[in-house]
Amino acid sequence: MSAPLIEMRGITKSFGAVKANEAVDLSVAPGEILGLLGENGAGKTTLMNVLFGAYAPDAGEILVEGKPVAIHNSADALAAGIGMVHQHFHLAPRLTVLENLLIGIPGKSGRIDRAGGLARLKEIGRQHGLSLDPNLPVSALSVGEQQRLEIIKALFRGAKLLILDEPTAVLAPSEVDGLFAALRSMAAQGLGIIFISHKLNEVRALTHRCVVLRHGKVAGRVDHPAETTSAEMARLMCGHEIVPPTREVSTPGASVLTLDGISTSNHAGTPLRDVSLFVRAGEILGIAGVSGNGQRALADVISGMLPPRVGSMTIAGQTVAQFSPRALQALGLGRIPEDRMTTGLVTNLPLADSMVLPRIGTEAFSRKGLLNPAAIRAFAEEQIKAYDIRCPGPMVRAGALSGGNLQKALLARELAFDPKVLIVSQPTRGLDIGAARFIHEKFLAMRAKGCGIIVIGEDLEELLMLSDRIAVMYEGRIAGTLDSADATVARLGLMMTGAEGHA
Ligand SMILES: Nc1ncnc2c1ncn2[C@@H]1O[C@H](COP(=O)(O)OP(=O)(O)OP(=O)(O)O)[C@@H](O)[C@H]1O
Repeated sequence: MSAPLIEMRGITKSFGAVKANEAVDLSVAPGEILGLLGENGAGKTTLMNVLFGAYAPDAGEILVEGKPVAIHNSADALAAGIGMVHQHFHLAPRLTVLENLLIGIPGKSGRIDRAGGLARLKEIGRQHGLSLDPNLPVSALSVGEQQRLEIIKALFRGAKLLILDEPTAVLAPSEVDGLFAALRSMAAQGLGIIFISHKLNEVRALTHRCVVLRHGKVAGRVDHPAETTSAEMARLMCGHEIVPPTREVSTPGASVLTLDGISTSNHAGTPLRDVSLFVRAGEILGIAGVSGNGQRALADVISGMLPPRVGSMTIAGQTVAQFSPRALQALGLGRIPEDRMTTGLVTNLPLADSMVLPRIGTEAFSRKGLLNPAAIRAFAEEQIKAYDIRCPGPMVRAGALSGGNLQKALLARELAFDPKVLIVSQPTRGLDIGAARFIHEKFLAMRAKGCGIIVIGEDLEELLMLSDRIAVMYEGRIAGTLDSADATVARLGLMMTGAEGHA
């Protein structure tokens, strides 16, 4: 049998007291798509960062096509044929697609070979269905297109193994099929692929084999993912059964948030056009829609970041006079933004400080105008325990947390203050199945306590499970609202294309 394309043997990597990887063995054969699974903080990203040269392992070795290699940085990894598409892209936004591809690749005479680059781009497009306009600046590309560019970039640099860290977390469901077709085509031509995802149905549909990590160690291997159930995989990941929550029948109270005829001026995304909606106490309103149809503007208006051009908003019966996050928070609004890295937690601060930031001047965390570090720390410790946030402690830099644990910290921060209204975007993006269930239960418990919750999301199954009603956004308007008893994935999908509208 020929040697595996890549083999990792006995990889161990610690950060202080945290053993992120412990004696991990993993291999990928040519033409194989390997799923890498594990709870948030299980060590998946760390292991891939070791393979890509971002971290030196404390122990273990890496073999490429049977030969040991030393990978000290990404240039070494690329030279060994290893390419990685990170959760956060590494592209130059002002440069064009072609320029991004050609950065750092001189042609034969040391000059940039545009013609050669164009030809290669075309060829990759033809081979794997990954086409892009070479002259568009990256800033004009959708997130899905930027991801495509990252994949093309890796292929351009001769990757034989491609690592994708949660690539579908940023894609609309319709874009996932295109990505999978490209990955299957690459594997058919002998490339190896490592695919990280928390979406177990995707893992079962795409991968040939899986390695499951738990607390940094290999907890199990799955040889035939397509023949294994998601429940079985979840059990391997978490060590126990995951049971979906049930939404109890409830009678909502008075409206806690009302938007009346709101339109916004030109905004970074699609502006709102005459949006009216309400959510009542003890009710969850889902907002469905293909990303880019005004959801960002809606979340920004409701959270006080974007004052509307016309229209009005009331929270718990009070008309909002001043649109600012602080003013709305004082009226009882909690918000969990979509982009937890830039608008969520401040990643350079200690986790504890970051978790109290929106309320830092309040009585709970300051005394006589001075911060109260003991109270801040105690609050963070309590939340770390309640939400099972895996980290070395409250004083760790927030940015050192794994993606999923960062999301849990953000949720803990907002839910701890019993908001009357909560607006959340993509609440469980990047969360493992156990953590996602936990968050769903939290939302349902908040609903039972009378909170009105707006959930903006692209995962229709999740919206159907959580919501009492679902409004669909299309081109900045509400295309229609359905009671969730009348809503199905197919019907919502149709409304999302603008094909069907309901009052
Ligand atoms: N640079 C770092 N400094 C300190 N601790 C770190 C660092 N990077 C990761 N860790 C810790 O190592 C552990 C593994 O994290 P890692 O990001 O590899 O998990 P993951 O499986 O990719 O999680 P997720 O699914 O949430 O992205 C976590 O406890 C994390 O807090």
